[in-house]
Amino acid sequence: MAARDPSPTSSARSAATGRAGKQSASRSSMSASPPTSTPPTSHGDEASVASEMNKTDRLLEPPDGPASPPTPADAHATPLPASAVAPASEGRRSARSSRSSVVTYNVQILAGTAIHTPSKYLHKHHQEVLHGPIDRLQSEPESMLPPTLPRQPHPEDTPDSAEDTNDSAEEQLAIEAAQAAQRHNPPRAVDLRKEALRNLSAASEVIVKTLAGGKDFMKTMIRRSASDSHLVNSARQAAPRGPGRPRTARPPVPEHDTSESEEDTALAKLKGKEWLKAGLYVGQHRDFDARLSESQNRLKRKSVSTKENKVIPLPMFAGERLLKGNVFLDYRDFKLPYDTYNPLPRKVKVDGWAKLRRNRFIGSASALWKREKQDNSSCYCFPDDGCGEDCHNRIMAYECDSTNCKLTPEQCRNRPFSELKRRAKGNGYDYGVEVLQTGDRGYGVRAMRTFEPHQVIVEYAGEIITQDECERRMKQIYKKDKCYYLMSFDNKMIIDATRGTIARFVNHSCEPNCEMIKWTVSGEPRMALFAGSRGIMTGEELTYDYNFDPFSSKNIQECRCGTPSCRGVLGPKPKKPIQEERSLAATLLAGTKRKFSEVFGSRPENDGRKIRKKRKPSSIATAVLTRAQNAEARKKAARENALKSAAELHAQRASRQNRAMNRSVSEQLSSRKSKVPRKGTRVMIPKLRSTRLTTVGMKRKQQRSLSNPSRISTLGKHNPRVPKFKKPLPAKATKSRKPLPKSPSPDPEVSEVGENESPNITPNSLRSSKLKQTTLPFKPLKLNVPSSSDSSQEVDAFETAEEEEEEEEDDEYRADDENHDDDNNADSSDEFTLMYPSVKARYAKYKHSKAYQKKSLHKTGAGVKKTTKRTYARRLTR
Ligand SMILES: C[S@@+](CC[C@H](N)C(=O)[O-])C[C@H]1O[C@@H](n2cnc3c(N)ncnc32)[C@H](O)[C@@H]1O
Repeated sequence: MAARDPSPTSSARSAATGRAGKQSASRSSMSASPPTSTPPTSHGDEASVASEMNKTDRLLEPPDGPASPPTPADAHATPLPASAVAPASEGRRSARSSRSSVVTYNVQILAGTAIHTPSKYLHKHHQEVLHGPIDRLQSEPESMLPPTLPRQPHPEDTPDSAEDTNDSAEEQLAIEAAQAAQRHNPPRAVDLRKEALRNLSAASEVIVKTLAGGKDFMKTMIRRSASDSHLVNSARQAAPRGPGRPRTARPPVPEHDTSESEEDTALAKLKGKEWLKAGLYVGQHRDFDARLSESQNRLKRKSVSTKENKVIPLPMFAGERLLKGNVFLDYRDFKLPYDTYNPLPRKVKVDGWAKLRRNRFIGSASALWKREKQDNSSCYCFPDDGCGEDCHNRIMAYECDSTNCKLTPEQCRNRPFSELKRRAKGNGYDYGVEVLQTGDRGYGVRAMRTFEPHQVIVEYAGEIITQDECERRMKQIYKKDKCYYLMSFDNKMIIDATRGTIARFVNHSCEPNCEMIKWTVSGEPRMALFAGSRGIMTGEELTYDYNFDPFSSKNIQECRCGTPSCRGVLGPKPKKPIQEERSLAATLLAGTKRKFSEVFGSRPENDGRKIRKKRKPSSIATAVLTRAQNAEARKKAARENALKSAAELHAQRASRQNRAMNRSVSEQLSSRKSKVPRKGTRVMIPKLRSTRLTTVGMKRKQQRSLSNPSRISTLGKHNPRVPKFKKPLPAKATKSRKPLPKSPSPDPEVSEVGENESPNITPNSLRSSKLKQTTLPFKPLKLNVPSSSDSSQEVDAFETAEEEEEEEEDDEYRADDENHDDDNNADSSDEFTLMYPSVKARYAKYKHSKAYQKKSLHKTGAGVKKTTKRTYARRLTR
């Protein structure tokens, strides 16, 4: 006996096989049970199988010819004749009654579902397993039926003629299947057939008309078919629906559109495919290399001379690599685009956030705002520079525009706020930031794209209010709030971004990746968030250091930035608790004392174990005093540090101004440089300083000159290499001379530090608080204004320039300078003798001549040279 297969399919198959076996067995021996028949589950079952066999065989036997070999289709084919055989009216019994009549042939048992399958599943099971899919039966033409199928029902068939089938279980099953087939929505199949026929006839009609009417008719038909609402609708229905929300934004297509214009519009709609222009790699150029800096990438891009194909960029990064062939050499880093990182961004909805795109003055703020442009800045960049890191405007945090930059907007890279404006018109990925919900810090902002180092990210804009208004709001409106969106701004005003841009959600971090910087844009100050020196990767949360001033201890908030160097609070690091401070000082004192006693042997040692002496009250008092002194000293040092850093900042600012001015002057100078100034010219021409002189050296020199007023006008004149020429002017001429224009008065704040103390300014040094004191790259403008009353102090323009040049001398010449310091009042001929020995004799002659005697009458005090410039020039030429 074959092992029982529990699967319903196999039992069905075995049932069919069993029937075939029974067929042949019935011919040979009626008593022998077939070897492959389904095993009966009981004795009764076995008997019923044997007893009913003949009837079934008769039913299945084809009307003529021998029995064909059994096929799997038998199982499917069985029900159809039964259904057909079953008359519609009389003789038809309900499935239940017929099944009740079958006592011994239990379908459930045969299917192996008798014990635990609920009856509700049996119907489906019958359909699929015993009778096969009904669709197939319906769609199969009758001619395709296998020859083993029983004969088709005949209308004249009477229940009597089919009496053999009345008790058959197969018949009951067939009836059930037929009922199920009727329920299976046949009208749809009919509809499809009808539609196909309709289409065929329409197509044939079109062909006939085309043959007759030609091209024009064809065109009209094509247009019609494009706007055929039926087609469009059916295409939409046929299109697979994604799991996302339905596209409700599309306007419904009208049911019947007949006019030509409507057809045209529909055609245009169908033709115009919306291409995704940005999003995937926004912020990254095709040649972008994540390992290079922004400027290096730009240079690289410029150097690539081939024209980029912007139409077919796919595959974006792989194409070039494939062409080059060496995949190992040409792999490069890239930054993951945002939609890959987070393809389904969920927009965080923030309650109570009224958006403002730009600053808005509130109340009296507008009236109090000083509108005059404080300082101007202009840059001298060339198109090749592209207003890069050395751009003067960039260093000064000024945005370039047509008034202060010669470059075109395409050439200039120092227009961050224009860039923001352009980005705001693009899509979300172009805009580049979105609100996120952080775990423990409320909302935050994250990048939806990459940002290059120091690239602008978003503007911090809001309501500009006065300090009074700020206080009022703090007391009345925001008194219960936990988050404040206030930031101090220009003109002692405050930006309140409670109504403002998304930048208000940017959180604090003690190790931030962004900076909030104030820029001047068309003369107006504006704040914006810029990427830090590392740049920003897609998906990173944006943070900057608040430098938070809590105003009172009540407002101190715990910092949860979670960085290794977290200060613990939002704002400056708090002072250590007094207790801790005391113990530290005491420990230090005790340690020092112990060491002292150990060295001088006053401390007793016992078995190598140190015995701690009890401290006398007097020593405690000393410790307390020292502690107090230490604290005081610390405070003082902190104050000095603060003053120093403020001074450094001012110096930095002043030097920037100087640099700008010197640049403009140097441009003028370059045109005049070759010209030798004529004697008596009183135009003050500042000269560029050589970079050899250090700040320290210059400072020393300046101090010397300041300590000795007599040196002010004679600086460097004893340097034998650079003799000075001064021609005292007649008193009349001196009087009539207009005072020279005064040099721009230095900023009083700047003078605190000294105008010559200039840090080496780079954009990075601007951003960092640490400033470096290095070589001055230029000479600050120094204009000596002569007094009309004292002609001895009048300084020739030429001399001024020479004096400045002299200041540039290095140590070697400075030594010389010192040697000849004593000769200050001596006759200048000695100096010339030293330098130009060949001239000595002639000059001595000249000295004793009448002309010299005459000129010496005009001598105006010590230290003034008696030679003229012309003489000197003549001498040099010889
Ligand atoms: C300008 S708001 C920033 C946006 C804010 N998270 C929100 O939900 O609106 C400043 C407030 O955010 C919170 N915050 C920002 N950075 C934080 C940090 N690192 N740790 C704790 N709280 C922070 C503080 O409550 C702070 O007052």
